[in-house]
Amino acid sequence: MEEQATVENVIIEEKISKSNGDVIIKRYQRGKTLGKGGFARCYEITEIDTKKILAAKIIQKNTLTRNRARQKLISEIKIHKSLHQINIVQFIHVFEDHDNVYIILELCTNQTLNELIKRRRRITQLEVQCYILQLVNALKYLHQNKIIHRDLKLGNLFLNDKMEIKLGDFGLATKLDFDGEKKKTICGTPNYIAPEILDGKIGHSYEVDIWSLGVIIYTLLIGKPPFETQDVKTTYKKIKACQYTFPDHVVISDNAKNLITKMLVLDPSKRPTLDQILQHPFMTSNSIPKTAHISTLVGPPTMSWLSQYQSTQSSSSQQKRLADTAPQQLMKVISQDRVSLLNDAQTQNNFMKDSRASSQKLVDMRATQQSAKTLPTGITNNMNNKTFKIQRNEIFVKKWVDYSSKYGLGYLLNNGSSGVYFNDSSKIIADPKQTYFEYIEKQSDNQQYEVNSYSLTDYPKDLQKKVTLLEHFRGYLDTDSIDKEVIDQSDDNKIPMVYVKKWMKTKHAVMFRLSNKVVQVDFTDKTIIILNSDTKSVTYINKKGEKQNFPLSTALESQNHEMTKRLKYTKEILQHMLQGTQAQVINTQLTLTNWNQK
Ligand SMILES: Nc1ncnc2c1ncn2[C@@H]1O[C@H](COP(=O)(O)OP(=O)(O)OP(=O)(O)O)[C@@H](O)[C@H]1O
Repeated sequence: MEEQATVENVIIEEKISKSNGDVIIKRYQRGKTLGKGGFARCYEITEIDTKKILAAKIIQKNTLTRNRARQKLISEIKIHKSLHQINIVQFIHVFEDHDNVYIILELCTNQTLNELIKRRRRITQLEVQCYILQLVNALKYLHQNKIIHRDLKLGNLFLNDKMEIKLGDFGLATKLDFDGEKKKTICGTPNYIAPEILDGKIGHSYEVDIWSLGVIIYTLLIGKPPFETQDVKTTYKKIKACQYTFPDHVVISDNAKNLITKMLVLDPSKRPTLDQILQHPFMTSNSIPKTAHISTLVGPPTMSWLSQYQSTQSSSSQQKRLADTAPQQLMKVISQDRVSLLNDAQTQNNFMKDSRASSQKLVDMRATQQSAKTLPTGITNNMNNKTFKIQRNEIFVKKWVDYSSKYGLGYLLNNGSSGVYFNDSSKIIADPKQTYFEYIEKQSDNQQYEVNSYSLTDYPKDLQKKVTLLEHFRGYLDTDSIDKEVIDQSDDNKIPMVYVKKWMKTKHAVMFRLSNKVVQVDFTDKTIIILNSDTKSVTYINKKGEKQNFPLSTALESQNHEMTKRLKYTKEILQHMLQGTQAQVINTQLTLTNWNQK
């Protein structure tokens, strides 16, 4: 077995010795890197004969010099090899050569829940239920086979192309010889580790997985782990004291709180069993989809998807109450579910593939959704009270889809208008009620922009393709998230409509220049800068979705360094945008100074 390496084309060869002495060679083509762990590097590989695409975890033997590392790998292989369950990453094969050990696994194309949470920040209860149901199934199988995983965390929960959960990484797993056995090894990942493991004296068993599962549910719903602090020591102190709270600014159901509270208890014997978790109202008050929708990789689910699974049965009065309030709670949760920009080429590619597979037309979706708490200046958002009044200068981009690889940028504004910035620099913008649209195009003779209004039912034939694309984009950008009250009020902003005049993308951010003289920059780390020329102010929305306003004149001197760094970066991109033509700007991946390092 040896690797014939060239930079682009690495073939991995497995020499298989047959009992009659013949040697056959099986070849794999190494593809892109999927990720890197403490010991292993993982690649996509293609089995050349069968064209099967798989994952290969490659461990360099020279990293296994210590006996403990070798034993750990042997144990991982032994345990993982024995497992066959739909929600566990399928172990396919293992072989070695002089330099490496190769573990061939089922390929999970959609990364892990860790990356999902980085993009989405937090997810809706229905998605959590769906993931937990699958994970509990995997755990039931493990525990029935006397195996404790001991490293349950978002980063070990993979998603395959069908959005099925696949539990992976059995590096810390252990098999008990008998059910009452207690393990004493200290292992796990700081945020998810159970208190009895830290204690070390009393020993631990299956219940450590229940604790970590509680941490996972909390993290998915709230957006950060319950015991997270700046340093590991303090985190361990908090875990040992079971000291955590539910933040006020995130609305989660009483059932979710109740289940988490029952799972995160110091006494392992008091934690619910896997069956008790499945029977808890959190898991029974509504029907749960088998898998989450592919679009939820990058944005919150649509209301139409959510509504299919609203409360069905309600055996107890408590469940009945939840059934009555569930849609409202979901609404709140969704509105707080800010979606970050996708910065990871790998996911974009996967998403593209998946989108094609599920015959969705638009790819490379990137969406931002403002949370209810973070609407910029002057917008009062009150779900029960129709007091919306959006001034023209308060309009900004609420969601967007980058399909510039083919057509352009589709977007949805917070007033309900939808538009497209086409690759040929023409623009189209439709009113929220979808009755008419404006088409903005440069005249060929004098290079001036010309704005024409048409009814959506009667317009020139040569605009048909663009109008169809607009409708596709709008359909994709789930307009349900725009509050109806806002749409009703938006007639005030009728003519001329606000639209995206220019946009550009860098490694760290996407910038929009709107026709209301607003400049908006959505950073990949979920922070947003909005410059308002009318009010001469800067709105900064931090990672938590909290909004702060600054007068433009003094903003750069502000003590909020997070904001000033991004403001400087904004100024830099703005200069590029003002200098370049749109075509140049789009085609250039600007290598600007990294605002992080400034
Ligand atoms: N089956 C798979 N399909 C797709 N990607 C995978 C698969 N297995 C692992 N990866 C990717 O490879 C990375 C490293 O894998 P893994 O975490 O198993 O390695 P490790 O060295 O055991 O890591 P750790 O330090 O977390 O124990 C993962 O974070 C993930 O991005």
